[in-house]
Amino acid sequence: MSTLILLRHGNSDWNQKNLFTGWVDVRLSEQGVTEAKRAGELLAESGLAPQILYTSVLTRAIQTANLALEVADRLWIPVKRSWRLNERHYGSLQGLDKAKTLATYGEEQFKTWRRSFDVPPPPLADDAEWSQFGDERYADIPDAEFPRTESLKLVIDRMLPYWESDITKDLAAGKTVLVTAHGNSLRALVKHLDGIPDDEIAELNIPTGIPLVYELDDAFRPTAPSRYLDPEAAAAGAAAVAAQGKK
Ligand SMILES: O=C(O)[C@@H](CO)OP(=O)(O)O
Repeated sequence: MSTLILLRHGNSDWNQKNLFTGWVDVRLSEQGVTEAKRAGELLAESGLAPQILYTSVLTRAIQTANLALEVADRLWIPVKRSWRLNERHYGSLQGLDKAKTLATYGEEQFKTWRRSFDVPPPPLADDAEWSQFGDERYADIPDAEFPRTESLKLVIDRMLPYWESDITKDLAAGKTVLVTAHGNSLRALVKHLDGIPDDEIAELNIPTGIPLVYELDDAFRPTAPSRYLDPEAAAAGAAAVAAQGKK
């Protein structure tokens, strides 16, 4: 048995502006900083003590983890980072306003791009304003494999090998593992852990800044339903994510 804690980064500057973000490296908003600290309080109050931290290579996830662990007095734990935990690459939607995109393309296309299982948005050109192609932190990704857009299915394809090669090794060693990542990379992981079918995953939204706890058996399967450490705030936060674009 081992404990896995999933934490979506706190509200970011671009969450606040209602822009598609993906791999664009924006920082936490003031609200996001408050949420990250609150996540640390929730961890401490519940007696959960992460022993190793995994993050994406995006600043908003790293800031969130650092703020939460500082409050929980666990800033010293070992850290591993990987682009495989990054947010979904949002292709040519990166940098676009969600409400304007909804108004331009209509609700069906908008929902398909945001939440369908396997339809990626149009790809982003390498020389486009919001492209990350050439960023030093992705030097280990061969040019031909560098994501220019991703569906949730493609996120699962690049995230699961890392889950299997690294994260499960620490769980197998009995460690309490904290994974601080993103709305869609965590949707991918929750889909895997909870066995959510492809045609039901559109309805799953993950709120910012609230720890989600799994107890896992030796095969890394949940022994009971996962739980948010603040269930009321989590329900409200998930509903707000689902409604994005409509304001
Ligand atoms: O813009 C994004 O990268 C993500 C997460 O903020 O948005 P969405 O919830 O629309 O997938």
